[in-house]
Amino acid sequence: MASQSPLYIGFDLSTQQLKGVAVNSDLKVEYLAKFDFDADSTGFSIKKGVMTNEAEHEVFAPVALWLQAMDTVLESLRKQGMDFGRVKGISGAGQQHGSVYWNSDAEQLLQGLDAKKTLEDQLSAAFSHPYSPNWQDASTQKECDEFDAVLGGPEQLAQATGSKAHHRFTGPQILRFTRKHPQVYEKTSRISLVSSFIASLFLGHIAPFDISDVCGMNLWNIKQGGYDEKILKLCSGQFDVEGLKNKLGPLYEDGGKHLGSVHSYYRERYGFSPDCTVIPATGDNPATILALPLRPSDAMVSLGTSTTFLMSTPNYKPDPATHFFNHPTTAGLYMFMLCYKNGGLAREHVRDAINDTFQDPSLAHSWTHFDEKALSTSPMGQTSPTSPMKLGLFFPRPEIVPNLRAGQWRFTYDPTTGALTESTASSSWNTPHDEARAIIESQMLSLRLRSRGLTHSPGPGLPPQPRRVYLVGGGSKNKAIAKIAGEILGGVEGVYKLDIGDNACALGAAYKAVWGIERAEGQTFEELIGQRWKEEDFVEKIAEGYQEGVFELYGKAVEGFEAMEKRVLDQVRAEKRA
Ligand SMILES: Nc1ncnc2c1ncn2[C@@H]1O[C@H](COP(=O)(O)OP(=O)(O)O)[C@@H](O)[C@H]1O
Ligand SMILES: O=C(CO)[C@@H](O)[C@H](O)COP(=O)(O)O
Repeated sequence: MASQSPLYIGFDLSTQQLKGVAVNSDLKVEYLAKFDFDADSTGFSIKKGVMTNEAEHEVFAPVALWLQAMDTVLESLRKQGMDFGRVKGISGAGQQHGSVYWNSDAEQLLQGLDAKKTLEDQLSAAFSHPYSPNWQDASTQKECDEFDAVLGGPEQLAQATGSKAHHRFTGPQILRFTRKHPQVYEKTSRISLVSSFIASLFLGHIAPFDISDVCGMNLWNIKQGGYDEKILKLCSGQFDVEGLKNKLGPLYEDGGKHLGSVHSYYRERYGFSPDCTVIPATGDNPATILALPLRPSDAMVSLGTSTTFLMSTPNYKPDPATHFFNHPTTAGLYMFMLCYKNGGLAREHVRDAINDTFQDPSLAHSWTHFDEKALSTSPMGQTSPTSPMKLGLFFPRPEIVPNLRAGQWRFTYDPTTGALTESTASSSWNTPHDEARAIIESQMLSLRLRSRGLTHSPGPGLPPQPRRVYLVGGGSKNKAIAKIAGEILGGVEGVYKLDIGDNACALGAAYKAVWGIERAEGQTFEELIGQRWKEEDFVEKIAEGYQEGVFELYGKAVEGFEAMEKRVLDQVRAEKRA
């Protein structure tokens, strides 16, 4: 009977919301529930899902908020009439790098969950520290310098762990935690990532890290397939390294491993079946590449709070400017990633500045004028083929790529002479209107610049570019962004969006659960999902990709963009020295 057919839930615990998506064995979405942290939570002083301590560049989120969100999402699925008895597998996607600090009561509290009470009521006491450092945190420069030095330099750290040291990576965050909260660290019995935190809630005990998400810590030696002892020693600070290993716990290579049955709490409270199994939850970016059978020639751009550029590749070519992770399901494959802090929120700043010029409060949160300005401005703001290009950097928060302080810079660039001239807000630029197109171009040019080593020519006479560009995340709803993304990044087959585009990571997590439970012996994720994937039902072409002429024009703009970044980096270094 169709109604008895299995369901698989994927949870996505990202920066600004928790989502739960239930799919069936044919990969079709049957239920979807969402909890928006700012709009739907009670009792937390958060903005855009996080709290900040500007003085120390700290960004963090209250863990109890996520418990409230999980209670509400499960309740919402129940209200929609979902039969939890059909759920055979649960997995999740967590915002990457965030760490959850459990106290010594945690295991007992998790095991003893009482079905009559909420998770928030029962587990708020399970943490030695009530907050999880957020990926936007920039408080760990000192620790990053130590991490970068520990194996000889950032190149060596990137070779070993897939990334040089980054403020948000969990290893530097833990080291800072040992220094800022030494007593709390001592009282911490286990540390979870946001992904393993989700799995822990459903297992009723603390779950192991996931083989892909562990690569977001700067602790895991990807080539050796184990924690790097030298780095662990550094990370444990004044404390002993064995203690840190115990806090981190074990890890399994298999991304489809059956971690155990769902805890009786969920059976009694929601009617889950005893044979519902928990599959390791992964990071939100690794989960995103599982939302479709991604080929090595395809690229995904996730337009969430962060902007990320993702590719699946068999080639491990780490570099301090990029990230490599283990693939979440398939040994021998890796995930290549670029991650920008100034993604969705930076675009919102420009949107709001444009809306403010209309002095109409009903425009709040509307993208209409932003889109109209972006589409009515010509590529690079050129008024004629020989006029200067407008180039800018829009960083309301300190950026990751390049590692640059918050700020806004505007330039004009003459592609024939290479002349690059800094502009003030009022000279040459019509602010904020010119900035709608300029911010999208700036973000996409940075992606093209940094991914060009990974793209190949898709056919005779065609320049290197992705075969397809898939847009996911909240910004994938935006057709103006899609059009400009296609013009700059190319994509010989075009720019696509998933049918449920801004729920891609929850969907990828649900597919991971399908694979974990239904795979045949030795069947890869790509084989199983590839067989069940219905292209015509699941993706939609939303913009042209490669367009001869305009792609080449943006090729010239990439050169100007690279020069502009270098100029700004030099200026900021000089400022620091002065
Ligand atoms: N129509 C739109 N055009 C552009 N951006 C949008 C649109 N709708 C939502 N967004 C952006 O999506 C972002 C949220 O994306 P989402 O993937 O849901 O976030 P996260 O996973 O980081 O919590 C918001 O910051 C907002 O800027
Ligand atoms: O830090 C990273 C990746 O390294 C971010 O991409 C986080 O994983 C949060 O993502 P979103 O909430 O924007 O989806």
